[in-house]
Amino acid sequence: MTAYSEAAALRALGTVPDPLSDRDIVSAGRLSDLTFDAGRLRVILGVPPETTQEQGLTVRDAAEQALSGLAGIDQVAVLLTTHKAAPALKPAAPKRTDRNPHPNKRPAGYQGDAHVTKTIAISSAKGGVGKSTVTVGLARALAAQGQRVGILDADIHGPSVPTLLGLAEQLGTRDVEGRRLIVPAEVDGLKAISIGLLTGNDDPVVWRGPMVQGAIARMLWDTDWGALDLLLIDMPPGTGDPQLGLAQDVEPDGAVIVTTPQDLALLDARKGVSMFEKVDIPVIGWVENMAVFICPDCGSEHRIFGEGNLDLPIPKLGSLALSMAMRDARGGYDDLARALLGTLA
Ligand SMILES: Nc1ncnc2c1ncn2[C@@H]1O[C@H](COP(=O)(O)OP(=O)(O)OP(=O)(O)O)[C@@H](O)[C@H]1O
Repeated sequence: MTAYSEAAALRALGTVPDPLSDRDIVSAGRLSDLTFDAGRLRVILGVPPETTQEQGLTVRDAAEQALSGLAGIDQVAVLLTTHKAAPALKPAAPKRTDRNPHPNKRPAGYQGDAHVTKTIAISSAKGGVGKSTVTVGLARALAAQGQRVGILDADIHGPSVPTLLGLAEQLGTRDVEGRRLIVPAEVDGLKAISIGLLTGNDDPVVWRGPMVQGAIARMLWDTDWGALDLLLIDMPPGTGDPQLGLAQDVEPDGAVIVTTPQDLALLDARKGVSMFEKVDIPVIGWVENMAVFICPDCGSEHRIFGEGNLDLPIPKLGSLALSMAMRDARGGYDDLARALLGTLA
């Protein structure tokens, strides 16, 4: 079998017309990142904000089409981002490994996420801003819009995802192509796995640092996800080296930052953005959670947590109200799901 060649991939991308100029996407400087790992090719195109959704879809499809026949590639994911200007004519700088003191390498052989098209990290710098709730609400809304969705609950600080999805059973395993893989739970049309469902009731205090990082990376690779359009990873809160190392290990296609509109939360959210930027993972949007409380009695609106803004050139995917319905993550997330899909389109 002929091996993957980056030169061939660049040549193929060089045949794709740029929607906003008379050049191709490579010479127009739209190529923001090109990474190849274990048969998976991931391409990030940075397009200007004025690009229409139709132009975005056309260029993404053309890029996927151009790359699909190339040798050595099992899976192609082309992601568009409007947030970062792409460097002209050269792929992005190599990923920084110096701040990942405990790197985990994908094991050889079949990978449980081989048929996952896009992986999105849902992240918050601060705990308690509603990241897990938003992950589950968003996942349900995406599934209702026809997407095949999975959730990897990597948040060791609380059993929010199993509670929100009503999961309690320990997970089983099965052999797939000679490899023992975890079988995810299936609920509400979603596939889900939680570190809490693997560890039982063990004291989470023992799950720290490198151990957590390694366990989460293995959960991604050693779970039989099957074919998914989107896998949402509920990341552990924070912006320290464990989170950064985890992001480098799992290499999501993009990150979504969840925050409340309080000044302090926004300050931390900006740190979250810069953490992902350090390792060249595009932040595809941010979500303002608990934005407004609407009084159920009189309908008056109260911005309990203030009116702060992220003040960064990153699309705001939505503002979610503070309410019982939003807390249950069962409705009210449709616009957010549409906005996310629009950004990925
Ligand atoms: N929009 C909302 N309206 C009402 N309650 C909400 C909303 N979002 C989250 N909550 C509630 O806020 C609390 C924290 O939410 P959640 O556990 O999702 O946060 P988190 O950021 O994942 O926290 P951690 O990272 O510490 O686990 C929960 O009790 C949840 O039910």
